Amino acid sequence: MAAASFFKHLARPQAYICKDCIRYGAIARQARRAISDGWLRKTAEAEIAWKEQSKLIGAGEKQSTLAVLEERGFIKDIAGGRDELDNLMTNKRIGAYVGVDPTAPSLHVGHLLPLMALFWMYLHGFGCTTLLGGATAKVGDPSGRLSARDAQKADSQKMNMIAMHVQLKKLWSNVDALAGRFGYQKEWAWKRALLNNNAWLNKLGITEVLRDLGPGLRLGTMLAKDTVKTRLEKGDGMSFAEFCYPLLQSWDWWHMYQANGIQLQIGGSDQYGNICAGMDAINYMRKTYHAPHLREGLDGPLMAPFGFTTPLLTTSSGEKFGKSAGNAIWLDPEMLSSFDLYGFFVKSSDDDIERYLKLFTFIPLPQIKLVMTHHMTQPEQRHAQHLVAKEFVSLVHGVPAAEKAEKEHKALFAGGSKTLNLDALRNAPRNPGKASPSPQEDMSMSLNKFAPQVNAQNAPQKYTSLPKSLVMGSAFPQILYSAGLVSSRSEGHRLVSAQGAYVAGQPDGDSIGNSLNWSAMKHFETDKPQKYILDGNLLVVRVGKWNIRMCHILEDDDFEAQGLTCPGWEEFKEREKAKADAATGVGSSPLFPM
Ligand SMILES: Nc1ncnc2c1ncn2[C@@H]1O[C@H](COP(=O)(O)OP(=O)(O)OP(=O)(O)O)[C@@H](O)[C@H]1O
Ligand SMILES: N[C@@H](Cc1ccc(O)cc1)C(=O)O
Repeated sequence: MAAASFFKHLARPQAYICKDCIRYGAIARQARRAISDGWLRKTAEAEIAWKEQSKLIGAGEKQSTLAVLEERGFIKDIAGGRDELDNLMTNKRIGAYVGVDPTAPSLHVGHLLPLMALFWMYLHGFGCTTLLGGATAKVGDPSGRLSARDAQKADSQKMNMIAMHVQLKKLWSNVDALAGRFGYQKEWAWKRALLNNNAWLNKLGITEVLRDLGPGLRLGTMLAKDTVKTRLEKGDGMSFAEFCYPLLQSWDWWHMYQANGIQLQIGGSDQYGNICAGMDAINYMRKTYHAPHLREGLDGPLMAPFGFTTPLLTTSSGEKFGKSAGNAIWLDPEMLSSFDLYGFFVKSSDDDIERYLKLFTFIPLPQIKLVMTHHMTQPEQRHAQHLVAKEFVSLVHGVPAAEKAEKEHKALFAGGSKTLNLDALRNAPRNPGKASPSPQEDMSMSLNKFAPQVNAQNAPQKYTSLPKSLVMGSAFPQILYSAGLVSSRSEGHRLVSAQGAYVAGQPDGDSIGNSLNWSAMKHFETDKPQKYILDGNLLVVRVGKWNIRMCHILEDDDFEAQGLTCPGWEEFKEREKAKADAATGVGSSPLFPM
């Protein structure tokens, strides 16, 4: 919400606060944020700094942020006009967002294109939001697809959402660290958020959408969209739910436009249709929304929504890298090791590498030019490829993982790319549970081999199964031990006492429906693990910042029938048996010595 209307809300007596104001956050923010003099001063200073910067841009003394993005190759198409967007971004610190549907357990390299554009905007002072489509994932975006997505079970939807939530958080924290190395030091005015559209779409009534947006949606326009036409003509038809997907995405944007001042949506080029649908929806709502006080001030040109798309990252044959094509290069180190992720970039061709340096690193352009000049003197050394690989792995897995992967890869090619070091190759780490490939296999590794290898024997560490009786009859230290997060129950005990372990959700409430909240584990009787079980069969626990376990709870018989076990399970059964025996007197009666 624009600053002017925000302050107007502060002055308005409580009796006049309407439902929409509450929903769009003005009041919630008012209650949460004590507006101190310091905050007002910093806001005013940030505003002045922005004005100074726009003067420099206007005078041609500084590059505009849109020009920076263009120069690095992030812009494919702009919706709303290039010069108009440039003008808006120069004169106003607008909010921008990228949405991702958690329809897989991990982000992949393709996602990084729109996300890197967003990261650059963040480093240039814009308010940046990553949106997890917890609600939209339940419908599935039909864009660019000839067939409907397979329905996902509720528990895997939830696990994907949690995994991506943690991944995005970590990515953002790595952005701060990496960008700092290139001189971008976090400033007060830089704002970022991670939202989940479950928070508003799950509460949205169909009558509200039909009343507010329905009259502005023209069937002719919706039916003429490429995705719809292609599906009807060449695909397997389209369900009403999929047909309505752009409507949900549009509502997201309208919601965040109102509540968070988001005027720009960024997506891969397959999102162009959805972005345009969202712009049409916002423009319609700006004129017609039924609550006039919320419409106030939305009509000027500096309030218009815009969008841009990034180019698609494709294979050499032009196929999009993504989940649906089955060729995703996963960012989760449990699905693709740092070594293999590094390897993906080391294998990229000289034709692509300069583009990748611009798209996937924060290295300034003049430095990239120098790197390329040096690279071309000895292209067989793959100098530029190693640099992209290292920067990319640092961004998604962290600097130590990248340094390790670099060392391992360089060891493989000691003395130049033609002399493959077979000993090093034999010892190089692979994905957990995967057999090491032969050197020939490794050198010709096809991209499909990067697809996730998630199965019972080779389940990523982040996921584990626990027997129901253990979960129902244990305290947190035991759960931490059985989930493999600590090496003993006493270590678990110490960690819980020190408030260093967390459980997702709130007692007796499925609070991760809307976003992922963590509660510090406690020893109290009233705060038992059982109270945090989600959807009847999922317990999510965390130690430290990023070490999480999603524990799938199985009936004891199923757990054992699948040949599973976990730390402490045998002892737990013995303890339970001893307790039962003691209760029935077996083994403790002097009359029946055992
Ligand atoms: N290969 C890619 N190149 C550029 N952008 C991509 C690529 N893959 C996904 N994106 C973008 O990332 C965002 C989130 O994409 P989404 O969650 O649909 O993933 P996806 O892998 O494209 O899924 P699917 O293949 O199942 O459609 C979108 O803006 C999308 O355009
Ligand atoms: N539809 C996007 C994801 C998305 C979801 C919700 C949004 O508001 C925006 C984007 C995709 O599948 O790639």
